[in-house]
Amino acid sequence: MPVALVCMSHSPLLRFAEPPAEVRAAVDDAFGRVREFVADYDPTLVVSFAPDHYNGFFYELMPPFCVGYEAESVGDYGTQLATLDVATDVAERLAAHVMGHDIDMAISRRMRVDHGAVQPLEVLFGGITAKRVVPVFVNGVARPFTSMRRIGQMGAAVGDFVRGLDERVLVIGSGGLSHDPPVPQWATANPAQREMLLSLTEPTNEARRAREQRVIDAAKRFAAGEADIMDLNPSWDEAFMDLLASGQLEKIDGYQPAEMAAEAGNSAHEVRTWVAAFNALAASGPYEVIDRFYRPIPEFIAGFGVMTARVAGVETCPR
Ligand SMILES: O=C(O)/C=C/c1cccc(O)c1O
Ligand SMILES: [Fe+2]
Repeated sequence: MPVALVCMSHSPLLRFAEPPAEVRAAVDDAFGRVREFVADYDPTLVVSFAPDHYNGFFYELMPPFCVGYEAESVGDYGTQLATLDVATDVAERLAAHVMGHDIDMAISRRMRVDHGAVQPLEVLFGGITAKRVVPVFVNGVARPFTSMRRIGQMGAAVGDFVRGLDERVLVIGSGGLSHDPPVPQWATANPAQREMLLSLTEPTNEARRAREQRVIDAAKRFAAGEADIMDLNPSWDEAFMDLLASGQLEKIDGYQPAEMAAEAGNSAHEVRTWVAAFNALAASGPYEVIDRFYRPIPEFIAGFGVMTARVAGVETCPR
């Protein structure tokens, strides 16, 4: 059955920062086009590959990827606080299928998701409970990282499962591209930050706001050229999107985690979600990219990209 894809950067700063009007208009246009693509396709099921930023997954137990059988959002950065409409039966079968194909997928019967998973659902559907969803966490912030090849294999196994479903499936990849927001790193974290990275201690509203304000302030400094975080890397981003568009996904297998961080920032690992999503689509056959948008947007601390794609030759997906 049909499969279509949306990959998009997320940034919690979308609602807290103001890039130049022309840039904001270009992002709004891209969002308009992607919404149209999704509305035309009218998916019955969303498989969402998304990272987490130490709101749901912690160093206490950090899997490289994990399927949620149930999920609730944490409401960070003003995103919607709700229980997702997880297709639990499909999630269970997906996990069993993928594990039957030698991918050691973790599962969660109580997954917490943050802006990384929530923002695309808000942008595409206006809310996070509008569609049945299978959330798949992909670690994009916490070292060590599994190989890109493994991420591709995981995505392909998920794609092998979804192509057998009697559903119109939309796969989403959320995150990236080059960016280095001030998410603490274990190696350089102070004791209080290590506590935050280690395990869930439900933050007070005040603590959550302080954490968010730190990122909002960093974005302002970054846009003014004053922040101590890595520059965006548009040529890295464009080269990555070129590979996705060309269908040569195997060329991404060789990306090395340390090089990715050095060239494109610590959070560039969020592109793992895109790699999983494209491999999931590719499991249904050769694909064509329908739309592609990219801008480096320091106000959002993000190389900001959007791609839509579908299986080649499928002009309009049957409803
Ligand atoms: O505060 C966080 O945990 C992350 C913020 C952020 C900022 C910019 C781009 C992203 O992908 C982010 O997750
Ligand atoms: Fe992120």
